[in-house]
Parts: sequence; structure tokens; C-alpha cells
Amino acid sequence: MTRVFPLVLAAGVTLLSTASALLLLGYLSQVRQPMGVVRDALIIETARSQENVASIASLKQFAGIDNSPRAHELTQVADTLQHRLRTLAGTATRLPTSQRDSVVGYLQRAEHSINLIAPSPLSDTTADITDTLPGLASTIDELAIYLMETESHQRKLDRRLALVATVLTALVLMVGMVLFVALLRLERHSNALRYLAMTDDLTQLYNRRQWLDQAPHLLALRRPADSPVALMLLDLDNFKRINDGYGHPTGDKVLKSFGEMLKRVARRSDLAARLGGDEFALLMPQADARNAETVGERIRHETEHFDLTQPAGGANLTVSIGIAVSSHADDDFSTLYRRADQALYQAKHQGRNCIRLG
Ligand SMILES: Nc1nc2c(ncn2[C@@H]2O[C@H](COP(=O)(O)OP(=O)(O)OP(=O)(O)O)[C@@H](O)[C@H]2O)c(=O)[nH]1
Repeated sequence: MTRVFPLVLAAGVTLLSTASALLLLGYLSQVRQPMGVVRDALIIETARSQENVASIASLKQFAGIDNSPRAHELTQVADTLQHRLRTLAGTATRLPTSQRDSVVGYLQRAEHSINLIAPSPLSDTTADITDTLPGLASTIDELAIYLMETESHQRKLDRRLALVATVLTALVLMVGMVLFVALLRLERHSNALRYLAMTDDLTQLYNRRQWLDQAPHLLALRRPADSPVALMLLDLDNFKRINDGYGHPTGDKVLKSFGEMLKRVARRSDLAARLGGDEFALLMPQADARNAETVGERIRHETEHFDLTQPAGGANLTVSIGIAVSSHADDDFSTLYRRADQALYQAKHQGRNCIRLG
């Protein structure tokens, strides 16, 4: 759980930051896009209103002339403009408050003017329209200018916002990635430390602490519960002579080679360790005395015929081995260890280069 947690945390942070960045971009596009549509509609309708005003100006001399098709046309244009200004007022309610108030102000003034002309310009005189029209035209022109300026200002603001959102997204992603890589490296570093803490530097076998930590569990959790477990303790004979005769570095090479041989001979389920100095241990699940002796004999034989590297080529290397076997589920590890140690003591005192059972 503790080993997986940093990775889950890093992946979670990266995912979360990516999701928030995408949400931010999505929110901006969702909020900005409809506002752009509202402003576009206002600009188009205002331009059409300006066209209506121009039409009214060109038709104003027909005002009050009964049954004239041009006078009828004038009435229609005035109605259309009146209707258009109301639609504009409706659309303007969707603007942000500050802009809405200004736009509604222009529209109220324009509506007041058009109400003087429509809906019955047929009864109006040219003079009435001539008085009202310049005010209406300039109000709508002012509205058009206001909308264009707001639009250009808004576009600049949108561009800046998009830039900020993009930079923020990139930053969030970068922070997420940096965090992910940092946690990954931390995880690798702590794995390496864990490995160093449980391994013997020279032989890469388990060290004493790790072996003593694991061996009792392996003994207690054997399956089936009454299956035999053999404990073998091994000690190189007169190893001091190799150190004294050929130097410590050569002694190191011999220890390393012995560790490699032990790994080769042991099964995957065995627990091999260098307990310290020239002393090794092998815990073998599912191995009775006969199996353990066979393995011990192989190790003893291989050690005797070790092809020692120069300059220790002429030296004679042998190993003494003590074995103890546990056949009962409730056997205690320290008792088993003591028996194997006594057997090793016997092997040492009965000539070395031999195996004894305890
Ligand atoms: N090269 C090397 N030598 C070590 C290391 N650790 C312990 N030794 C040496 O291993 C030797 C062990 O010597 P002893 O315990 O007296 O045993 P022995 O000479 O093998 O004699 P017996 O066990 O009685 O057969 C000592 O000389 C230690 O200095 C190591 O990491 N590298």
C-alpha cells in the first residue's frame, strides 16, 4: 500500500490538474461564445436600423399623402424600425449589466423618437418627421459606434483571457508532470534504499537482519504445516589464511564467488543469506535431512573444487556445514538455529570440510 501510494497520488494530481485546466478552458469558451453571438446580433440589427432610418429620410416627403404607395412604404419602414428597436431592447437584456444599461439608454431614446413617427406616419407631416429624424439617426449612430467599440474592446479582452487560460493550462500540466516525475524518482530512490537495507553488499544475498526477519515466518507459515524445513549453516574453513596470504580484496572475491555458487545451488524457494564474515545460511522449505545433506554435499564438493582466481589460485578452500531439520509445525526457529549451530561446531571440531546433522 505505502509503495503504491506515491504513484497513485502522482497520477491523481496529474489527472486532477488536467481536468481542472480543461474545465477552465471549457468554461471560458462556454461563457464567451454566447456573449459574442448576442453582440453580433445587436450590431447587425443596429446596422439594419440605420438602413431603416435612411429609408425613412428618403421617403419622408410622402408623409401624410393618402393612398400613395410611397407613403404606405414609409409607414411599413417606420413599423419595422419600431419593431426592430423593441427586439434590440430584448436582446440587450442578455448583455452584462454595465453594457446593457448603456445600450438600453440609447434604445429608449431611439424608441421615444420612433414612437413620434410610427405607427401612423401617414397622418404625420413631412415637417414632423424632419424634426424628429436627425435625433433618431444620431441616437442609432451613437448606438452603432458604442457597440463597435465594445465589441473591439471585448475581443481584446477575450484574446488576453484565452492567453491567460492557455498559459495557466500549460503551467498546471507542467506542475502535474514535474510532480509525477519527482514522485516516481522518489519511489525509485526509496526502492533502492530498501534493497540496500536488506541486501549484503558483497554477495547480493540477504543480509543477517533481513534473513533473521524472514526465516522465522517461512518456518511458521510452511505448507503443509508438518512438511520438513531444513536449516543449513555454512562457515568457510581457515578463511583467515586466504585473507592473510592473498589480501583482503582477494578474500572479498572468494566470498563473492561462494555467494554466487550458493545462489546457483539453492532453489527459488530457499532463503539464502550471508550472516557476516565467512558465515552463510540457507533455509530450505520442503527439505528433509536427506535432501539437505545432498544439497550440503554438493556445496561442499563445489567449494573443494573451487577454481580460485589468481593470486589465490594455489589456495585450498573448504567449507564446514551444520544442518538441523524441523518436522513439526510448532518447532521454534531459535531452537532450530541453535541445533544447526551446534552441528556446525561439531563439523569444525571434527576435522572441517564436512557436514554434521544436529
Ligand atoms: N575479505 C574479507 N574478509 C572478511 C570479511 N568479513 C570477515 N572477514 C574475515 O574472515 C575471517 C574469519 O576468520 P575466523 O572467524 O577466524 O575463521 P576462519 O579463519 O575461517 O577459521 P574457522 O572458521 O575456524 O575455520 C577473518 O579474518 C575476518 O577478518 C569480509 O567482508 N571480507
